[in-house]
Amino acid sequence: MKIAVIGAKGRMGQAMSAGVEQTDGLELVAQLDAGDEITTESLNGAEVAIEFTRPDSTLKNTLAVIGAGVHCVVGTTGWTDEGLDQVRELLETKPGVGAIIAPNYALSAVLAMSFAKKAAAYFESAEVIELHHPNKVDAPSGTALTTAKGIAQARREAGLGPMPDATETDPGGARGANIDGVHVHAVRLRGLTAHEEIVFGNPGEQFTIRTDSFDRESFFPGVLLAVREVSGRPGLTYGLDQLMDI
Ligand SMILES: NC(=O)C1=CN([C@@H]2O[C@H](COP(=O)(O)OP(=O)(O)OC[C@H]3O[C@@H](n4cnc5c(N)ncnc54)[C@H](OP(=O)(O)O)[C@@H]3O)[C@@H](O)[C@H]2O)C=CC1
Ligand SMILES: O=C(O)C1=N[C@H](C(=O)O)C[C@H](O)C1
Repeated sequence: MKIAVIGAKGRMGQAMSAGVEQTDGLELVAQLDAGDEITTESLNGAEVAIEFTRPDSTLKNTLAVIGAGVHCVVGTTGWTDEGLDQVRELLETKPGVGAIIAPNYALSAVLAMSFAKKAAAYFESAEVIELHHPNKVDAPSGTALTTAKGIAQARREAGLGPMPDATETDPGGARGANIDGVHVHAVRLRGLTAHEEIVFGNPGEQFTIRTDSFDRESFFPGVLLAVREVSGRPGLTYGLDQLMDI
C-alpha cells in the first residue's frame, strides 16, 4: 500500500515515516510538510495519507487529501464539531473514500478513554490530568478533551449531577479547565512524552486509570490499524475505539 506522510518533518511525522518504512507491505511515496501543497501530484500515487501537523492546519490538509480522492488517517488535535461536519460533507461527494480521525492512536490511551467512560457512572468525583512534553502547542490535549467529554456524557446518562466542589476563590485558575463539568489539568514538563491520569473518587475510595506513551513508536500500531482499515470504511470514522472491539 502506498502511503504519504503529511507533517513529515515533525516529531510524529518522523516517527510515522519510520514506522511505514519498517512495515512490510507499505511503501512511503510522499513526505510533505509546511509549505508543500497537497495535490494529486504531490501525493504521488498514495492510497492513504497519514496527517500529523498542527491544529490550525489539519482541517485544510484533510480536505485537500480527500479532495484528491485519497484516504486519510489523521492524528492532529484541535478538531471542532464544525470541522468534522465539513469533512463528512466532502466525503459524501467522494464515494468510497474514507477518513479516520482519532485524538490518540496509542492502544493504552484508547483503552483508558473507554474504561473512563465505563467508570464514570460509579463515582461522585472525576478529574483528568494530562502530562506532555513542553513543545506541545495545545492545551488541554485532544485526548484529555475527549476523555472529559466521555466522562461528562456517561455521568449525564447515569443521571449524576455536578461533582462536589466547595471552591469559592480561584483567581489563578488552579482548578484547571472546566470541560463539560469535568476539571482538566495540563502539565508541561521536559522529559515527558504523552501521559494521562484519570482519577475517580467516592467516599473512602479512589480509582486511577493511567496511560503513558514513553515513545512515539507507541502511536504506530494504532495508526497502522487505521491505515489498513480506512479503505473499507467510507465516510468519517472518529476515534480508534470504533475499530477495536471495545
Ligand atoms: N492522535 C495521536 O495519537 C497523536 C496526536 N498528536 C498530535 O499530532 C500533532 C503533531 O504533533 P507533533 O508531531 O508533536 O508536532 P510537530 O510540531 O513536531 O510537527 C508538526 C509538523 O507539521 C508541520 N506543519 C505545520 N503546518 C503544516 C501544514 N500546513 N502542512 C503540512 N505540515 C505542516 C510542522 O512544520 P513547522 O514546524 O515548520 O511548523 C511540523 O514539521 C499535534 O496536534 C499533536 O497533538 C501527537 C501525537 C499522537
Ligand atoms: O502533542 C502530543 O504529543 C500528543 N497529542 C495528542 C493529544 O493532544 O491528545 C495525543 C497524545 O497525547 C500526544
